[in-house]
Amino acid sequence: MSGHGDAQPMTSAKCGPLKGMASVPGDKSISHRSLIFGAMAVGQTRITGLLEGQDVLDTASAMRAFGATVTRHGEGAWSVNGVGVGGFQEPADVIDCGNSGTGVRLIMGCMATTAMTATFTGDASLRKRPMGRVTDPLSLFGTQAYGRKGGRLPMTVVGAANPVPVRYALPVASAQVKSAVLLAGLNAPGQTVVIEKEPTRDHSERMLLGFGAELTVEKTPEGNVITLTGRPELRPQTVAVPRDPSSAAFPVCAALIVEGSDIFVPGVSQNLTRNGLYLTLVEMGAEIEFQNPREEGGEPVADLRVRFSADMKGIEVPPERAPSMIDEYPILSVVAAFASGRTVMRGVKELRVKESDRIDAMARGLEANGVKIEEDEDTLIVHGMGAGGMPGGATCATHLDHRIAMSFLVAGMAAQKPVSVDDASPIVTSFPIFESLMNGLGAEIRRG
Ligand SMILES: O=C(O)C1=C[C@@H](OP(=O)(O)O)[C@@H](O)[C@H](O)C1
Ligand SMILES: C=C(OP(=O)(O)O)C(=O)O
Repeated sequence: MSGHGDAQPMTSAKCGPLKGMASVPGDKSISHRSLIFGAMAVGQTRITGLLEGQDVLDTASAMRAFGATVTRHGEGAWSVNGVGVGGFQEPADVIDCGNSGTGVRLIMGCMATTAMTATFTGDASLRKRPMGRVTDPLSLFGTQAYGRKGGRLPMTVVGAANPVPVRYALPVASAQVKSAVLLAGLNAPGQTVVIEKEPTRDHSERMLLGFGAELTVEKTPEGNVITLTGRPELRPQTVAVPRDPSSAAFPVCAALIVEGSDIFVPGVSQNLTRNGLYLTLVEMGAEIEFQNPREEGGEPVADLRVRFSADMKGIEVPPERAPSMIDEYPILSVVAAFASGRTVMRGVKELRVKESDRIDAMARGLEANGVKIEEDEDTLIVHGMGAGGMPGGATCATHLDHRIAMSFLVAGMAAQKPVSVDDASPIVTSFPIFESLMNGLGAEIRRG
């Protein structure tokens, strides 16, 4: 679905303590993959806890267009009757992935080695994002892609009729590119190898194993070497999607900066490829207790008790941690504004090719709210003003980016004057209950 309807301005004002339980929705990465792997298995995959955000709903529609039967049975409860590896039918219409980089890149991967043609598009944000990072490795399988200048959507992908397996070293730390190559490798005979220097989220590897693929991950001095044997018969699974740590970041960070807060956030992933924000917050002096560590839906999780933390200090975030917290830098930069001293985020240029240029969007919005910022192509530095120190009072542009919208609404909860966003409508892509959940904890977010 392209666009998010009319712009929805929102304003968040300084609020009293946040209290209570913050149960965030299912993980977006795992939700996309449940639908896609389910569509490539033979038989019925059942899913609970699926994120019903627009990004995932667009992937569900795409899987239907490729011939899978995707059914909603109740809140978060879905089934997918898959057509098997290589069993996709050619879609009769353009595939619209809306706002979702994960959706479009993984789906390009999973049709790339089947003899068919599909055309992809998305909203104004997705149409600006680079697809060459996926179509370059897919061309090694024999796939062809014809997009707009700069490898942009809309793009027509012609799947390889006689795919060959590939060996590919990722030039960027990207789980989307890694996953697209692995998905394409499923329908290529022989072994496809992906080498990643820096570990990125490993949900595809974990889930492919769960669906019965033959896959190994070898840790070497060059990085992780992932070897997948093509043409498996994937077995349908029962998938319980765990809660999304990238969504949990918003109530967690809000509680850290709003005076007197004390909240409980159940089931937050401790997967080492996703937990960089939580390590960073603890290093800054955040009061977070990690309780009841356990496995949920195949992921290590813990319950978090989070309290207002008056004395957080800025730190240098280790650049090698970036892949494990890539979506969390916008909200971290808000926490940094309420810490004392500088928070230095280096090695973050990937943020420039997300739903928006997130370095620029955060820098401009924080500056407008009275925070001093330094930036270069690959770096964002926030000069903290201490607890309660951000003046606020500005309206921030969200550029069709859900995480920018949520980050500034969290800033408004603790700033001296209300913070507004020009358009909060993209929040539905990843965290449709954000407004009600935060207001239920005590936030004062209002429309307009
Ligand atoms: O594979 C995934 O599910 C994702 C990978 C990341 O993107 P990149 O692979 O482009 O870094 C992340 O930003 C995105 O939200 C989800
Ligand atoms: C970058 C993100 O998603 P995607 O790349 O799937 O659009 C995100 O959710 O922050």
